[in-house]
Formats: sequence, C-alpha cells, structure tokens
Amino acid sequence: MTAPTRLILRRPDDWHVHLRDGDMLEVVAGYSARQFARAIVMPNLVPPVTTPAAAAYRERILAAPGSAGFTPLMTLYLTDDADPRAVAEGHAAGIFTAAKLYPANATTNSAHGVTDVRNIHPVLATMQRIGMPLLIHGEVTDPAVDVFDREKMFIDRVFAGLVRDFPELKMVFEHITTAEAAEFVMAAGPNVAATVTPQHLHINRNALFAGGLRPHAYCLPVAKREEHRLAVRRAATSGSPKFFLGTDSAPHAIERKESGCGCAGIFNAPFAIESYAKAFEEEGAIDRLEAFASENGPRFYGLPLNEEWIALERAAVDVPERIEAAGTHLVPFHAGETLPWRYVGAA
Ligand SMILES: NC(=O)N[C@@H](CC(=O)O)C(=O)O
Ligand SMILES: [Zn+2]
Ligand SMILES: [Zn+2]
Repeated sequence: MTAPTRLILRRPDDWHVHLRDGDMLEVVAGYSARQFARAIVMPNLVPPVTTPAAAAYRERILAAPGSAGFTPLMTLYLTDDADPRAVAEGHAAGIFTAAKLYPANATTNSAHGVTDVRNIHPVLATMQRIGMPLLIHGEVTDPAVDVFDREKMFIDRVFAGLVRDFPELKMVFEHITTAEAAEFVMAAGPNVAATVTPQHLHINRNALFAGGLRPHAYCLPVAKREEHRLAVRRAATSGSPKFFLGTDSAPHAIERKESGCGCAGIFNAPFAIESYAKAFEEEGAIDRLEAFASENGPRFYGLPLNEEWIALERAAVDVPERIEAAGTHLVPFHAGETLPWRYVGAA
C-alpha cells in the first residue's frame, strides 16, 4: 500500500487549551480557531474564572481576530469553597461545560486551586448527578514527591479515591504523561477518559536538556522517560475511545520562558494537527487520527460531531523559530523543524 498524500478528517476539536486574555488572547485565539471547531478553554486566568464572569470571557474570545465560526466551551475553576448550587446553575445555563480541578499550586496560575479534594466532595456529588465533567490536572503538589513522580502519585493518592467515591462522575485525566496514567484510564470505566498533548507524543525528558537547558520543552506535567512517551503513544493511537485530542497549548511570552525561573507551558496551537498527524503516522495509525481528534472527545462530552471536514496534504511545513505576539514573541512547538503534513483548511 502506498502512503496517502492527502487526508480528509472531520474537523477536530481541542479538548484542552489556554487562550489567555487581553493582548495575548487577540494573538493566539486565531491559531486555535483556524484548525479546531470547538475548544475546552482553561480557566486559569488571573484572577481565575470562578464565576459566571466566564460569559464575558467567552465574548472576548469570540471577538478576537480569526474567531469566526469557533465555539469556545468554558470551564469553571474549582476552589475549596466552590458552591454546588452555583456550579449546577452555571452548567444548566450553558455557561460552563465542565469544571477544572487544579490541586493548589500544581501549575501555572493554580494558587487558588483545591487544597484537598474532600473540600469539594459536595460539588463533585452534584456534578455526578447532573452529568457535568470534571477535568483534572493530575499531579500531587507534595514537595517531598519527586517532580517526575507527581502524576503517578496522584493516581494512588487522589484519582483512585475519586473513582471509588464518584463511580458515575465523568472525569478527564488531562495531559497524561505516564504509562501509569494510560493504564489507569484504560482500566477504569467508560466515564474516565484522558487528553493527550502533541508534545507528550513527541518528546521525552531528554528534550529538556538537549545540549543545554531547553525552556521551550518545559511544560507541566513535565515530559517523562522514553518508556512513558511510548506508552502514551500506544494509548493515543490504540483506537480506544477513552483517549482524545487536547493540545494544552499554553503560550508564554519568550522572556517569561527564557528566564531564571521559566514558565511551564508549550505553545503548540499553530501546528497542532500537523504534529498529531506526524505522531500517528509514525505509529502506523494514521487511520485512527480522525477518531482521536474528532470523534472520541465529543462522544465523551455528549456533544454532536462536527459536520465539517478539513484536509491535510503531504507537503513539508517549516515551523518558524518565533511568532510575533503582542509586542513580544512566542516560540511554537517544533520551532525550526520541518513537519511532513500540511494543514490545507476546509475540505
Ligand atoms: N501545561 C502547562 O505547562 N502550563 C499551563 C497550565 C497547565 O495546563 O497545567 C499554563 O497555563 O501555562
Ligand atoms: Zn494542567
Ligand atoms: Zn493546560
């Protein structure tokens, strides 16, 4: 069989993205809207999106250049004192598609996150009852736990308990990076799923130290050993409906990355579908890309599939070293590399 030269996919959605706000939003929203029909928009702004003020944030996203036709699906940032009634009302009103659990201080702008999941048990009981998904940044924050073990430890200390206490709650293990997370999701019921980023399909932790310290390869959860990358690849390309596309595109201005204390986050939105296509092809699973990118996510969320198609063609794409943004620059994932598939646009 000869390798395909053109791919037609149902238009994909991004089930985990950081669109930021203000000038940065104006620059980055269009990159996501160019490829994806819908996106689950993360609420870790300053201050966090904890109230129906999300409706105003949604309007700012829709007003950003290049956002025509794009549907942002908003998420609520859970805090220790989140109110079950307000959460249920926001969901019923269509303001919040899902709620996000950040363990306090686990990642960028998570200082107001949850200090102990027992504090939000009443909220979780309500979410289980109304069918509202819980999206989880799955890392413990215990400083005694090695940074590379924080995801694995979260399964034992927190996630396993959530599955036991809330067996019907829809939960997404966001941006998985370990063999243990892939196995845990695979073994759990159909209400537990995971998103997979492009970077965790392509890089292992060596990328952080390739010839020197590489801040643009740094995100959270941090990339792990090669055996974990391979396990995450196998899960994403397995055909299991429990794994779907979530870029975790997380732009930070170049001076915030190239710093004595560089921010966590990789900006992958500009070449996201090209990056996934490369990984799936390398795994001999290009025929499974469409389910991962465009079907498994909406089915899990109980939303309709997009009725639009996109085309990719086999053509070299040179990823720029930098992208101009709001008076500074962003360094995209795969900067300086050449990718084998080109996103053409609507098919
Ligand atoms: N992934 C990251 O490294 N960073 C994200 C936060 C997150 O998703 O944990 C960000 O907002 O910058
Ligand atoms: Zn996260
Ligand atoms: Zn994220």
